[in-house]
Amino acid sequence: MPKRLTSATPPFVASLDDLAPMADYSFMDTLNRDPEAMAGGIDYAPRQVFSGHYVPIRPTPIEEPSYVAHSQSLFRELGFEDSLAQSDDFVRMFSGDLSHVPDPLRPVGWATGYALSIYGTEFVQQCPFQTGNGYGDGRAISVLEALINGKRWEMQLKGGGRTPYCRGADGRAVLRSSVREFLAQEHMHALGVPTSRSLSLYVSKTETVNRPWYSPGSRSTDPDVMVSEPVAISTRVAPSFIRVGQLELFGRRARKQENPRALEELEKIVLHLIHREYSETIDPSLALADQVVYLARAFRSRLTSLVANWIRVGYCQGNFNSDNCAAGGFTLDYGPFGFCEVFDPYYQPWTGGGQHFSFLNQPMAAERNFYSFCSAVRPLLTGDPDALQQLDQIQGDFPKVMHEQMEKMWAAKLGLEAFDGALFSELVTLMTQTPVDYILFFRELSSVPDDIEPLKKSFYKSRACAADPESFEKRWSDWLIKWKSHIRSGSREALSSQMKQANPKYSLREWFVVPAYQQAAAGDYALLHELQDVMTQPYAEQSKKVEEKYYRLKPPEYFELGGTSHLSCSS
Ligand SMILES: Nc1ncnc2c1ncn2[C@@H]1O[C@H](COP(=O)(O)OP(=O)(O)OP(=O)(O)O)[C@@H](O)[C@H]1O
Ligand SMILES: [Mg+2]
Repeated sequence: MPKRLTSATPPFVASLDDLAPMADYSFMDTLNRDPEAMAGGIDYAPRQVFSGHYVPIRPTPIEEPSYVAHSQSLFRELGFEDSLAQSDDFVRMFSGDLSHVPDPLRPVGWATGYALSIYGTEFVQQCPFQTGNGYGDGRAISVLEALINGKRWEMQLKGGGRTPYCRGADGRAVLRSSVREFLAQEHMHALGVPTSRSLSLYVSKTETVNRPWYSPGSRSTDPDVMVSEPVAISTRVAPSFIRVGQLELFGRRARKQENPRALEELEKIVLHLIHREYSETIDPSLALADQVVYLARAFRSRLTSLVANWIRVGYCQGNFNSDNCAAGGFTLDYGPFGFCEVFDPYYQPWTGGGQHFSFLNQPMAAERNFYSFCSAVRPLLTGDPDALQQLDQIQGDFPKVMHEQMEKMWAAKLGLEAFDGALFSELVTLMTQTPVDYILFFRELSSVPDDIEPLKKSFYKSRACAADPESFEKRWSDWLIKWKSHIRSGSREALSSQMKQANPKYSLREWFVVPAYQQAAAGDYALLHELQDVMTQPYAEQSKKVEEKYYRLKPPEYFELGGTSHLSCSS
């Protein structure tokens, strides 16, 4: 590492040392394996990992890495100079080559196993062994933990090559999906929604992999061609990457008493989670059962608030499985995602996702993930009926808390004194029938217009509307009058400015991102950097030029377009 990195910040804390208290890893699959290769992190073969919290793994560097982007705002927070992102040692490390990192960094990273529940149903068959023991970070490898300005950050490469959990896949991520994830994470952060962050993005100048994708102009649901794409490594950063699915892996093992240390491993991962994500709210000197109860309450609060925020900004996590649900209560895995344009309660960008993970069903999906979380930690409360009862209560109250968060969020979006069910359901009907652009509509409403003229900027053309425009206009005008009788008192300016803080002007629409990653694949990053700039100030008015380019309805040619309107393969 260059001196600047260490001199600008407090010293790095090496990863594996710091993780050691969590548990020592142990394998029960040592038969026919080379222990040195395993300990050195160079045993990449897909295999069952029966116990332990992580496996050491050395990333596989991408060939001839080249700088694409870094997050200036995260660099500032970390105390890194911008120039570091293009310096040799940094590029080398964050494109997967750990061979030259100085002390106290380690040349070996780690990958973790996790379990999967889909909408609350436990799965084990998704791994090649049909046991769930071969499932986990197939292409995500953490490379360090750092304590910087009093905050702890874990840095994780995505696309850094195979791990024992790769299930026979290549461990790579392509530039396309990496650009999407890189931009979306920082956009989300700027929207004020908790998320993993983007540190850096490097692409290989020579290495490519094949992925199924859509041919130009394809309207097909599934990809119809195989394309060769450049590989990339993006690095994401968060206090931890513990997923509900990860807790489940140990919860299931403890429940089934799969090995003598199963309960102890569950306890350690839960304490590790508390330490990484909830240390400000949970006192570590409390009894374990009390800590678990506090954790459940705190996670419920974060998860319900997170999902309400997703809906506020139009975000849909199209595959909200327990393994894509961060136990720290932030957004994770920007593959199957999309930002809602034409308002549709069932909006779902990912063709594999189904209605259960669609836009306005996300509170239900969160509830299922929360139940999976509760069943994972429950073995720790065995023998403590009081704590178990509290956990049941916390679980049982999830829908109520979620509902309150949603009403609070809708009231803020609409600038209301208090949520009004009738006004809201009339609006949902109107928004669906017109139809409207979700982002444009709420932003235009935020100017507190005298009549519906400004709102029309958000209306898409529809047959129903064209057939009887007067009736639509009247219904909208009547609704607007009713809305005005419910809005917060005070000046129009004050209300407008409050509403604009709840309703972003700029949203990362897929048809902005597509040309950015296409140009990036040809070595031109100008559009990507422009998008990065615009989308990290989503509430600001920005210039006329930016407004004309990015504050717009989705053009008709992008509807139903494969890879733009919907996508099936996120990798
Ligand atoms: N190319 C690949 N090589 C190896 N494993 C992969 C690859 N693509 C996906 N996986 C693994 O398949 C599982 C499901 O993939 P999914 O698209 O949810 O994850 P992801 O986008 O890679 O990961 P994350 O949830 O870490 O952001 C994950 O465990 C992931 O690590
Ligand atoms: Mg995932």
